[in-house]
Amino acid sequence: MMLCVKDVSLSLGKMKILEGIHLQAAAGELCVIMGANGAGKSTLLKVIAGEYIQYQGSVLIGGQELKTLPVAMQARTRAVLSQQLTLNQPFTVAEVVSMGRYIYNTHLSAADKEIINYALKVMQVQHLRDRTYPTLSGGQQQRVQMARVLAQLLEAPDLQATDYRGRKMLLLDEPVTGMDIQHQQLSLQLASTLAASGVLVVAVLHDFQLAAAYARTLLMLKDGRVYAQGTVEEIFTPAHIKNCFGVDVAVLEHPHCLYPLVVTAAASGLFQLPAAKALNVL
Ligand SMILES: Nc1ncnc2c1ncn2[C@@H]1O[C@H](COP(=O)(O)OP(=O)(O)OP(=O)(O)O)[C@@H](O)[C@H]1O
Repeated sequence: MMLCVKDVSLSLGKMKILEGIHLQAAAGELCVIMGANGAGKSTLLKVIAGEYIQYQGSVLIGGQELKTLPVAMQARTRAVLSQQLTLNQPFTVAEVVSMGRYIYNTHLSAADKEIINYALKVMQVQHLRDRTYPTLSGGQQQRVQMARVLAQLLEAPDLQATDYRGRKMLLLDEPVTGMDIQHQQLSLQLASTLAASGVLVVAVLHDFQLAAAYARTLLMLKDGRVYAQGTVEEIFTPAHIKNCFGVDVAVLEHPHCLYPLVVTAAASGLFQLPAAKALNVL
C-alpha cells in the first residue's frame, strides 16, 4: 500500500492549519512525522485517517482517493491511535481492547478472542485485563490503547504470519506518551515489525532517539508546511533542528549503533545556572 499526499491544504475555522503538504510513504517502512508543538502533525495524521474530509489537494491510499473510500472499508483497513483519547466509562481493559474487533463483527468469534488475548500479551497488559480502564496509570492506559489498535489490525494471533502488504495502515499519534523506556522500545519494535509485515505505518513522535532508531523516512513539519523530508541522516542536522525547534543541538555518532544521537548543546547563556554564574565559569 502506498500513501501519497499531494499538495494538501486544510483550514479549520479561519485558520490555515496545513499548506501544500506532500508526503509519500510505502508499506514496509516506518514513516515518522516530527515538528514543534502546533506544527500540524496531529492534523495531518487526522487528514490521513479520514477525519477531515474538507482538505484541498489529494490523499491517495493504495491509488484511491481517500474521500471516495467507503467509511466501513476505511475502518477495516486502518487502525488509529489518537493523541487525546479520554475514556471515562468504567470499561475493563479486555473490553477496551475488544473494541478493536467490533468493526468486523458484532459478536466476538473464537478467532477474535485469540487476537485480543494475543494483543494484550504483546503489550504486556494481560495481568490488567479485568481492571477498569480509568483506574490505570497513564503509561498503562497508553499500552492498552496500543493493544486495541493491534487487535484491530491483526488477522491472526501472530505478528509475522500474515502478509499485510496493500491491505493495512496504522496511524500512531505520539504512541509512547507516558510510557517507560522499556515499553517505548516495545511499542516502536512492534511498529517496525508490523511495517516489515507490509503494514503502512505512520507515527508522530517527539523523541529524537526513538525516531533515529526506528524511522525509515522522516517528515519534518514547520508552521503547517513541510520543512524537510528524507532519511534520519538528512533531517537530523543541527541547522534543521534549530530552525524547527529553536534549540541548539549536537548530532553525535552513537558509539554502538548506526543511528545518530541528538543531544542538546550547551545553551549559550540561555539557561545559566545561578551557581555557575556565581563561580563565573560560564
Ligand atoms: N479543530 C481545530 N480548530 C482550530 N484550530 C485547530 C484545530 N485543531 C488544531 N488546531 C490548530 O492547528 C495547529 C496545529 O495543531 P496540531 O494539533 O496539528 O499540532 P501538532 O503538531 O500535533 O502539535 P503537538 O506537538 O502539540 O501535538 C495548532 O495551532 C492548533 O491550535
